[in-house]
Amino acid sequence: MDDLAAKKCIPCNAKDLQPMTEETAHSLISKVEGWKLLNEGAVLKLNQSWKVKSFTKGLELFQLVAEVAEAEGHHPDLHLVGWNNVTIEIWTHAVGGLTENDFILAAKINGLPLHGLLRRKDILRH
Ligand SMILES: C[C@H](O)[C@H](O)[C@H]1CNC2=NC(N)=NC(=O)C2=N1
Repeated sequence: MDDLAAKKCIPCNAKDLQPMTEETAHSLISKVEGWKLLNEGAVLKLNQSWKVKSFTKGLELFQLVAEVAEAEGHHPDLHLVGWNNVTIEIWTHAVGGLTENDFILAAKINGLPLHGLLRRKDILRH
């Protein structure tokens, strides 16, 4: 699990794929900077929010994320709310929780050139 960004997601419909425990998720969260662990109705998810410069920049961010998601065959939940608030949630729908795929996708999103799309104040955080 060391260089998450260099790994490939495995198909989520693999028979033996199981959601990780909350304990494991807590031990891995520091490997994906900026991502938080959420527990929504007993379903663990990775979550990160950004403020973008404009609605259109939000859609550009989604496009960059979509290219990674399609390449990996692993897809996040994308939210663009109140014109410039982007939130991405990542979890493995097929298992109802987190798998290594989610951490791989989060690490790859962290490698995207998002700076030009984000509000100045937000860039300080990223
Ligand atoms: C066969 C293929 O792996 C599945 O349909 C994928 C597609 N992308 C997916 N993405 C996410 N986040 N969870 C899934 O369970 C999922 N299933």
